[in-house]
Amino acid sequence: MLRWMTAGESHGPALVGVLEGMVAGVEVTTEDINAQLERRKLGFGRSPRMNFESDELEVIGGIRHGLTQGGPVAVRIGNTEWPKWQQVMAADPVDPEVLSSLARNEPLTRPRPGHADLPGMQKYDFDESRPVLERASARETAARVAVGTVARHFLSQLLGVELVSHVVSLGDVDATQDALPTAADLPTIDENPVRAFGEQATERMMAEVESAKSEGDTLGGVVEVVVHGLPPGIGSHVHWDRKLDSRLAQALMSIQAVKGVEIGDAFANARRRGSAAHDELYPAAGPNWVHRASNRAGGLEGGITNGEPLVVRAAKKPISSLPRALSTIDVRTGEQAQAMHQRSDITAVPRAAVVAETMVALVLAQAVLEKFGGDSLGETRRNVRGYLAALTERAEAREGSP
Ligand SMILES: Cc1cc2nc3c(=O)[nH]c(=O)nc-3n(C[C@H](O)[C@H](O)[C@H](O)COP(=O)(O)O)c2cc1C
Ligand SMILES: C=C(O[C@@H]1CC(C(=O)O)=C[C@@H](OP(=O)(O)O)[C@H]1O)C(=O)O
Repeated sequence: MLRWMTAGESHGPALVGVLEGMVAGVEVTTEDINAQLERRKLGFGRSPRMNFESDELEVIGGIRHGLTQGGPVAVRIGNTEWPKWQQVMAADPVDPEVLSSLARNEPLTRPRPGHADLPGMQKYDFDESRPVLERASARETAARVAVGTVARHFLSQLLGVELVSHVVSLGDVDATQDALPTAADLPTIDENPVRAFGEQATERMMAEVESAKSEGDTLGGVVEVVVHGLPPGIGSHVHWDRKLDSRLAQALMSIQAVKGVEIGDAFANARRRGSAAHDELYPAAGPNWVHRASNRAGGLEGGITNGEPLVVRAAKKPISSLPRALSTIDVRTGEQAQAMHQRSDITAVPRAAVVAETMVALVLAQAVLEKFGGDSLGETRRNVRGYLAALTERAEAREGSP
């Protein structure tokens, strides 16, 4: 089974990511991984930290000559800010000059409502939140994106899968969307800093970020991931933890601040009648046998891909570190206080879209490997071909098939 893990703290020397169970022969280079890391850092409303920190990527194992080797892929992402943070992270007394330059000159005893600070301190018996926020921080998603790049390349090289994401709403601004995006019509982060469709929506979203910023506030939003090119039959209906929709929901909910997941038109469907909620089937040629006039199910029925594009959305709550600090208590005194705030993103929604793509890619790669197996890309490819040929044969053998 394809597995992945990360380790490391937000202000520590480095993050580490490991991907175990990937087949040999997937083409992926350090440049490919760096390109995805760069995408994760861009986007309107990002933290000042994104401007001066760079991700120093080192592939430690599992890839040679630009190809996976079948063993665990391990990456290290060095934190270029580490020399500055070394003293803060050490137990030793901190040079006051360093501390003031980092604006962290007191113990973190005023937990932020909505962050992991207080429950983490209670659970792990800490008297300040430094050790909690270090690991709760979404900096960790850099390691996921790095190893997830291998999963994306695997899916693309095996099946021609195309995986894209965009922002469908930011704060209360919605982006219009006429059709499911493909990579060709999706705005890149350079072209469009919020990665939403439509110039108007983009401008309104950016204005909303500026407005939140000027009021010391933060914003959440909804991102959508669309996957084209998946064959029918990935995932399974037979057990709760094999259903692809349940696995995608867990993976997306594991992203910091994501609090809701939607597959296809889930929430709109809940308000529709059955006759307007499902995707009726019509005969068609090809390995899918069928044509669906709509894709309200988002490409999944019974926890199994049905050959339509996979459509999943993730709702991200607003950042909980607000310049306009919220009420909290100081855990030293038990008295009411203002929650700590040093610096933070105003919104991380455009960046979360890249992380959402990554989590979808990892779960899909895992489920694809369960279905097709193999130890090399060539072997997995042969297994895919056999399966698709069998689907077509079955369709062609049917009486009156188109
Ligand atoms: C890409 C990204 C960037 C984030 N940046 C911040 C930030 O700058 N400040 C903050 O308080 N939370 C930020 N968060 C959210 C926190 O990490 C998250 O709220 C916290 O770990 C608590 O977890 P929970 O919200 O899932 O309960 C970010 C999340 C993501 C996905
Ligand atoms: C560093 C990243 O995101 C960080 C995620 C984060 C949080 O609380 O999740 C808080 C901020 O860090 P800091 O408190 O040091 O300013 C973000 O910058 C990153 O994504 O690479």
